[in-house]
Amino acid sequence: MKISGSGRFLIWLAKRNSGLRNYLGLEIRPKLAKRAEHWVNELSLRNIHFIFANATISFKKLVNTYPGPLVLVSILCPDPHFKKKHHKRRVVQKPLVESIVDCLVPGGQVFIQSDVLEVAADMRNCFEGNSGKLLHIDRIDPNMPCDEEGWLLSNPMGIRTEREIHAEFTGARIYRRMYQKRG
Ligand SMILES: C[S@@+](CC[C@H](N)C(=O)[O-])C[C@H]1O[C@@H](n2cnc3c(N)ncnc32)[C@H](O)[C@@H]1O
Repeated sequence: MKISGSGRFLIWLAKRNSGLRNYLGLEIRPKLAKRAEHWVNELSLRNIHFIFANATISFKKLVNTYPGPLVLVSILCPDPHFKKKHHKRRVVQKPLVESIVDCLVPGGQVFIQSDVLEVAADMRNCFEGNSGKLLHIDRIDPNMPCDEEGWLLSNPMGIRTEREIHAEFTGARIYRRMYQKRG
């Protein structure tokens, strides 16, 4: 499940894991959700859907009615809402984090990233403040190390989002972290 934007990342993931996993993209802008669903139909993908939803409000309800276990949640380059008075509009808030941690199966993973360090750190603090139920995976494998702050130095999924591509073209760094729910 992913807070989706254009849908690029999730469509590639669904193509790669066709027949293995199902994917659900949540997008608050109806036109983006509709466009992504259009691409899904054009590509005849059967294991992915995009829906128009406010993840902050509807995440738990949607997961509870979704067939199958929740094994991965990704929140990638969410809107930064830079002004302090607008931080409450950021998608990663304590209630959403609690819902994600509750709904994930043991061993299930959370992948977060942002090209804005302050936003990435804010997400990190929300996920790491969650009563120790999540384990920070600071090394996916020997070829995928972290920096001294625990940010992954490369993309563990090997598929980039639209925002990520744009940010990297401008020379920006991406701050990434993976978590796993303890068994
Ligand atoms: C900056 S874009 C990044 C999109 C994509 N993840 C990427 O990296 O290219 C953030 C997206 O999250 C959507 N969004 C913001 N708040 C949301 C919410 N509460 N629920 C669902 N989608 C949301 C926005 O409409 C936008 O499409």
